[in-house]
Formats: sequence, structure tokens, C-alpha cells
Amino acid sequence: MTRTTGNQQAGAPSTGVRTKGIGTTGPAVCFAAAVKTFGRAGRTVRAVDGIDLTIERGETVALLGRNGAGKSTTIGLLLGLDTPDSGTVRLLGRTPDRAVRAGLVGAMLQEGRPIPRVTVRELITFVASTYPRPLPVDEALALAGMTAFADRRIDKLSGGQTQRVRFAVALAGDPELIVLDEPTAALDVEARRAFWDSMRSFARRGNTVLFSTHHLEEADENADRIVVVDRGRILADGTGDTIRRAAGGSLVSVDLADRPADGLELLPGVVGVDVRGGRALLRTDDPDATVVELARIGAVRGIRVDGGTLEDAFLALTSPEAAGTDTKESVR
Ligand SMILES: Nc1ncnc2c1ncn2[C@@H]1O[C@H](COP(=O)(O)OP(=O)(O)OP(=O)(O)O)[C@@H](O)[C@H]1O
Repeated sequence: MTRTTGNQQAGAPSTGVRTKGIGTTGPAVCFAAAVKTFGRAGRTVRAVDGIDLTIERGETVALLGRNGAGKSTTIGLLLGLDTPDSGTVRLLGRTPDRAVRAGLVGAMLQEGRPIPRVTVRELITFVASTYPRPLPVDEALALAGMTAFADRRIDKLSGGQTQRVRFAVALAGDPELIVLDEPTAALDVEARRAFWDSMRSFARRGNTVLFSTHHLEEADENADRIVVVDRGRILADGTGDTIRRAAGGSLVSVDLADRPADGLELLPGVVGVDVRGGRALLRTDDPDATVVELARIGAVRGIRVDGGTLEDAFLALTSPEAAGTDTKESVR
């Protein structure tokens, strides 16, 4: 989903007065039972369906989910662009609106307005001048990896460089928390790497970062913690290893040799069964127990045990079967 908001986009900085760092309390982010529904042609979409999430200061957290999972809506609630139908959202102990107005939050949403025909340094200097306690312009440029391009016109930059200018805009006011909605969508591998280097430099200063992504590897490589979202709900929350375990950490596969797959889901440890090309793929959180039982019933032809990748885990968690329903839309 694409949305823009006034003070987070390049060329449209906030002119509000900040009181950053004074009187902030509590975790960086706290969602409690947050729900957001949208009405559309007689249907209700529960875009955020009861999210409880606490992010401590200094954490780097990835919100990972497929298209339409509810990531942008969650971020919209976080930034006060939308209000929850029920539940609460707090940033640094304040309502999103107050936290944003106090300049505690910097954001980079999926698309900004066209970037003006000024140099990188001119833009960042202007944005920084609207805050009472901004980062020094050279520091903002360095953190975003844009020092070498400071005197280039923004409309002459590559997509990856433009994205890093937008990052520099988001951090120019020296926010405590930065929120990035799919920041590397449409960037090539090299530009992605450069972007994540910049993000990590910012995080190393003790700042809190929340970013959304479709890309597992990006979440695994760049976040301390991955929150898997699907159909507006949190399905798993933790490190890559935690996510693997939540989905059933290992895969045991075996030739069915014409025997029916019925009952395999009842074997010890098994949390999911898939049958493909005459083989049963058993997702299990206790591969030893699963294999022992397969041996006991004589089903060991072509048996294999694999660790299970993070991608397998993500797919298992977010498949329609895992969600237990085909749609999150309901007819009113
Ligand atoms: N303003 C709106 N009106 C109606 N439906 C909406 C609105 N915003 C979001 N939705 C719906 O809510 C659900 C969640 O959308 P959202 O944009 O939050 O997902 P997402 O995970 O950010 O997806 P993407 O990765 O494609 O950006 C989708 O079904 C979407 O169509």
C-alpha cells in the first residue's frame, strides 16, 4: 500500500517544535489489542486484527509479511495516520500524534513526493533547520551514506541513492525511533546492501528501528527480532531461530510407497503434513521422535531429515492452512 504523510517525506518536513528526549517514558512502541478495520463495498477488512506488540528502545525489529498482511496499516497506526477502532498504540509513552509532533519519530513510507531540484545537502540542511535539535547535517549525510553525493542534484541520483536521501530526511531531526515501510522495495542487490549499512549505522547509535519487508533474508540479516504478520495478526515473534521453531523446525520427508498419508499428522512432533509427488513432507518440532515412529510403522523408504530454512518456516506460518481460514474479509 502506498501512502504519504506530510512531515515524513522528502521535501515536506515538519515545522513543529520538538521536545525530544524530555519526559519520554516507556518502551519505544507499545500496541495493545489494536484493531483497524476498513469498509469496502459492503465488506469489512480487518487489516489489523488484535495486535499486541512491545518494542524496547534500541531494538531493530522487522515486520515481515506477504502483500496485504497488514504491515502498512500497522505502521499507519504507529505514526498516527490512522486511529485504531479499538485498543491502544503508544510511542515512547505518548500517543502517536504527540510523539510525531514532538519530533521523536522519523519515517520513510513507501513512496514520497517527487524530490525537488536541489542538492542533497541543500535539502537536508533545510529539513534539519525545521527542528530545534537536529543532527548536524554532515552527520545525517554520513549516516545515510550520502557524503560523497552531498553536492549532487537529487533528481540526478539513482533509485538507491534517492532512497538514502529519503533516509537522511527521516533521520535529520535526530528521532529516537525510525519507521521504514519496505525501504528497499525496487532496489537492486548493491543498493539494498548500501541501504542496510546505513540503517545499521543509525541503529548502532542506540536508536530504535522498525522496518517492514517481504524479504526474509533482509529481516534475518538486519533485525534483532522478526515479527511475522499475516491477516492482521502476529503469527510469530523472535529471532530467525525462534521463527523456525514456531513453524516446526525440521522437515522429515519419506517415500509413501503407495501407502496413504492418513494419520501422519498424528505422529509425535509433527505440526504439518504436505504430500508432493509420492513423498510425504512432515514438518516437525521433534525430528527424532518423528523418525522413530516412522521406523516403528515401517515407513522409512527414502527418509530424509532437513533443518528447514527460514523461508520454509515463513511459508508454513503464513499459508492459508496455517491461518485456518481462506479469507480475512467478511461480508457485513
Ligand atoms: N484504506 C483502505 N481501505 C480499504 N482497505 C484497505 C485500506 N488500507 C489497507 N486495506 C486493506 O487492508 C489489508 C492490509 O493492507 P496493508 O496495506 O496494511 O498490507 P501490507 O502488509 O502493507 O501489504 P503490502 O506489502 O502489499 O504493502 C489489505 O487487505 C488491504 O487491501
